[in-house]
Amino acid sequence: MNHIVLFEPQIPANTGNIARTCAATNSPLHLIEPLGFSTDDKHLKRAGLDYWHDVNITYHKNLEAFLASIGESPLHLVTKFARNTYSDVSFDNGVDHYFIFGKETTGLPESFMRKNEEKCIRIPMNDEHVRSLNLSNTVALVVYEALRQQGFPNLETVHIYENDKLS
Ligand SMILES: C[S@@+](CC[C@H](N)C(=O)[O-])C[C@H]1O[C@@H](n2cnc3c(N)ncnc32)[C@H](O)[C@@H]1O
Repeated sequence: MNHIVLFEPQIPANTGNIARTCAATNSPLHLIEPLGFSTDDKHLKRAGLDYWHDVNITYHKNLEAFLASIGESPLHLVTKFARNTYSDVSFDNGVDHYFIFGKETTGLPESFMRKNEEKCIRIPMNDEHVRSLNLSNTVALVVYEALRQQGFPNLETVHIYENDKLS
């Protein structure tokens, strides 16, 4: 199982996109507080967070509480400040992998990344013009790489387009 963990997300539309990816890939979503938006029904609807109720969401009071909850499960820090490329790391099947992503303005805390340098993975990009990729895009890239390596478990429904109809 691939768990998506957002550290203090700020922009509801990003978290909405990510919730949709989580719903489509059967990935539990973890939100580390404080959040930059309200998750009551009225606000979710206004922000277009349509898939919220189809996702298994866990809230954590802070980073320490989240870390205490996962024990020795594999943790991957997704950040551009990393030596390892995400697609070079093995995300083996049958294990709970936790992928933690940083907040939109400031990313992951520096001290946390320094302490876990060997667990940091990056997505290659040209940073001459762009400081970083969009948060929701990075979640999609990483979770689909993990799923590719794992053989897309429980996601292999094939739809064929025939006579103007999907079957
Ligand atoms: C908008 S970025 C944060 C920008 C922040 N100034 C920084 O450089 O970390 C939000 C999150 O997206 C992810 N991200 C963005 N670009 C990335 C890249 N090239 N490789 C890995 N993660 C990336 C990271 O999890 C990051 O914390």
